[in-house]
Formats: sequence, structure tokens, C-alpha cells
Amino acid sequence: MSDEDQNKVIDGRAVAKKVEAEVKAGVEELKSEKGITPGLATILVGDDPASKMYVRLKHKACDRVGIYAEDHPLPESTTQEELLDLIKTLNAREDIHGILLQLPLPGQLNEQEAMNAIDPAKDADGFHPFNMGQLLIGIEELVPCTPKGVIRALEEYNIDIQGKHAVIVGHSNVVGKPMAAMLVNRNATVSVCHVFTEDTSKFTKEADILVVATGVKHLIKEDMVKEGAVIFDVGISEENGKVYGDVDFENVIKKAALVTPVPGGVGPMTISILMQHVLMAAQKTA
Ligand SMILES: Nc1nc(=O)c2c([nH]1)NC[C@@H]1CN(c3ccc(C(=O)N[C@@H](CCC(=O)O)C(=O)O)cc3)C=[N+]21
Repeated sequence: MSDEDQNKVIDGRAVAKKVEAEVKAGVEELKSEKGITPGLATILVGDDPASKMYVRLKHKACDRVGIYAEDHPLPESTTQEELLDLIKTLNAREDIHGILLQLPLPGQLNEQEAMNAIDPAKDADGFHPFNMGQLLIGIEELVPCTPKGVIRALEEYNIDIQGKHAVIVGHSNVVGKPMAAMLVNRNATVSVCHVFTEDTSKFTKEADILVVATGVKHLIKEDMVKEGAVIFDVGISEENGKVYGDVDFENVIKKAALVTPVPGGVGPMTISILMQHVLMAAQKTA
């Protein structure tokens, strides 16, 4: 990569570091002034290696910022009732302010029903329908962490959102839809593309801000982006032990103003926002 292109890399680890420093200060203040240590409980059902790694990354982040963390590993064969029982127990715990149910869940379990059972005030992921509804009407408290991290990065890099054409590729509940809501809340003109979009490149070529979350390796090529676009690559796919994003980074960066790498982009930002949410949830109980 040329030196000039190097300056276009959005440093997700640096953004995360800044967020974590703020959280750490907030945690210390809450401890000293109210005697409250924020606590996160993670639930991991089964032993998918990727999920295990993500949960481990979250626990490490808790350690860095001074949040108490405990993991609740459940066997692959867990029933819905057992999962709901654990969630109820954690909802009632005063020392647990955030609950994270690692997704995806094994097939026999109902994800939506499980997420609905989490106390919305402890919903560190922001996936509960109450929090999703709040987001849609412009009240952003506990909101999905990945899109919130994208918003934070736009702020850190002083990128205006209002009036810009933001294009999102992918319409998932965890990224695409909440990302659209956050950008609309900030007065962007938003297009959401997905597998049924007839000509996705027609939209991506017009994007001032492009967020891609499909899990399709190198879906976005240089000829699909606008000169000077700001691009967030939310995709992760693995091939022969190497991780790839949804953006053909090496080539796309030549045209972009800014682009996130994979790894070192959106992933660390997501985790830092999760830390922020656990702190926020704990502060609300004070
Ligand atoms: N309830 C729930 N909440 C989640 O937030 C959630 C989830 N389920 N299921 C899976 C996805 C995935 N996810 C990642 C977070 C951080 C990195 C991350 O930090 N990755 C490093 C790379 C780590 C490595 O590969 O060594 C990076 O991009 O630099 C990646 C992926 C959270 N997720």
C-alpha cells in the first residue's frame, strides 16, 4: 500500500482505545462515588470456535476497563427452558448490569424469544425489541454495538452525515437495519441494498458513506465505489485460516477517502461500544 493510501485507513483499534479510555474513567468514577462495579454476563451456547473467540475478546475488554465479567457456557443440547431460566436469574441479579447472549444459537433454540426475555435495561447488545423501537424513534440508548461503533468512527474522523447519501449493503437485524435507523436519525439519505436488490452497484457507486455487512468475501470492488467515499467493512469471512472482509480493501482504498480494514476495523470498535453500554446500564441503576 502507498503511504498516501495508508492515511486513508480508519484505525478501528485507535477508535476503540479512545472509547475504552472513556469507559475506564467512567467505571472508576462509578466505583468510587457509588460503590458500583459494572458487571457483564455472557451466555455462550455450544462450542463454536468463532463464538468462543468473540466471547473471549469481550471478556478481555472487560478486564481492560475494570468491568466485572462472568461467562455462562451452556451445552449445545441446552433447551429453550434452560436458557430462559438462566436469563431470568441474570435479570434478577443486582451485580449484573449487562447480559450478552452470543449469537448464533443452536437450531433448537428460539433466538428472538430468548432476546425478548432479557431485561431491556440490561440489553448490552441493543437487540431487544423495546430498544430497537426506541432507536427507530430516535432515542438511542442501548442500541446495536456495531452500527453505533460506525457512528462513533464517523464522529472521530469528522465526517458529516446530514444530507449525505449513505448506502448500506445487508439488511440484517444486527447491522443493516439499525445502521439505517441511526443514519436516518442523523438526517442522511439512506438506501438499503440486500440480496434481492436488482443492481446493488448502481447504489454503491452513489454512496458518500458505504456500510457493507453481507459476509460475502470481497463483494465490493473498486469499480463499485465513488471517488472519495467513506467505507465501513462489517463483513468477516474465513478461508484457510485467513479473515477477509466484504470489501476488496487493497483496490478499493485507491478510490476511497477512508476505509476500515479487516481485522482492525469495525470489530474492535464494536467491542468498545459494548463496554460503553455495560457502563451506561450500570450508571442508570445508581
Ligand atoms: N450477541 C452477539 N453480540 C455480538 O456482538 C456478536 C454476536 N452475538 N455474534 C457474533 C458477532 C461477531 N462479533 C465480533 C466482534 C468483534 C470482532 C473483532 O474484534 N475482531 C477482530 C479480529 C479478531 C481476530 O480475528 O483475531 C478484528 O476485527 O480486528 C469480531 C466479531 C460480535 N458479534
